[in-house]
Amino acid sequence: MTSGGHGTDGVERRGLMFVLSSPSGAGKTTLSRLLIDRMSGLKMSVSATTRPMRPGEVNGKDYLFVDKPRFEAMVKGDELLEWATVFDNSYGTPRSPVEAALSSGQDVLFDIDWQGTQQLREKARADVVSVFILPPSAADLEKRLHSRAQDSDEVIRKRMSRASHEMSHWAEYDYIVINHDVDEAFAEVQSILKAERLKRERRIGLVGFVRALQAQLQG
Ligand SMILES: Nc1ncnc2c1ncn2[C@@H]1O[C@H](COP(=O)(O)OP(=O)(O)OP(=O)(O)O)[C@@H](O)[C@H]1O
Ligand SMILES: Nc1nc2c(ncn2[C@@H]2O[C@H](COP(=O)(O)O)[C@@H](O)[C@H]2O)c(=O)[nH]1
Repeated sequence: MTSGGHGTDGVERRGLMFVLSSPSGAGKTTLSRLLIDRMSGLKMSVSATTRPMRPGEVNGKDYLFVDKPRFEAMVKGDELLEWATVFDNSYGTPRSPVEAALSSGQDVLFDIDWQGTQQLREKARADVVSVFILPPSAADLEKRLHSRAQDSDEVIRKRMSRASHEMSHWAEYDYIVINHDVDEAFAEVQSILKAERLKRERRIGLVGFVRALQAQLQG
């Protein structure tokens, strides 16, 4: 699915799909925003959803807010790379912006649940790097959902009651980060991305680079 772009050192590299998942409220959105602000060559995948817009959310930036018939049409038209029902609403990743970003040499960041991550892995295992974010405790998770002040008590109760099930998928992920402190968790997630970008098998330009180095040494 991915084609090559250039790494910061000029060596051509396959783009990667960097996935963050967690129980609701553990900090994916917070960490995603920091990654997008501070890491170059990384584009956020904006999901489509049938969930109602929260105060402060912007259509087209936080999500593409669509109605159920439009979402169904996207599924039928194969416009989504993956999709799932989460907390009674539909969520999915529009395919074309992801493919365009990868072919222009960018990596793509996803804030999606375990069902979507499984679907991406089935499609492009070698290009998916997945990170599961855990909260330090159940009490912290609940506090964070309340402090976000964007969901009703009923919605928060539902999300808390799903948290254990969400978390049961932690072992399917490549990396686990415990989000005690935002700065520390960000530093860990950033290190994972930096290291994954350097992986030999992704750096398709290395053969040519090393050959050129050898030619210089021999000539
Ligand atoms: N390490 C942290 N310490 C304290 N508060 C945090 C920390 N990380 C995130 N938060 C806060 O917790 C709340 C939930 O975070 P966030 O919205 O990033 O979670 P999320 O995993 O994206 O949730 P959802 O799956 O529902 O979208 C926010 O108010 C955020 O500012
Ligand atoms: N499989 C997918 N899951 C997604 C997508 N976009 C978001 N999500 C996940 O849904 C829940 C709830 O999100 P919220 O914004 O309503 O709090 C959360 O776990 C997200 O990661 C998607 O495109 N596909």
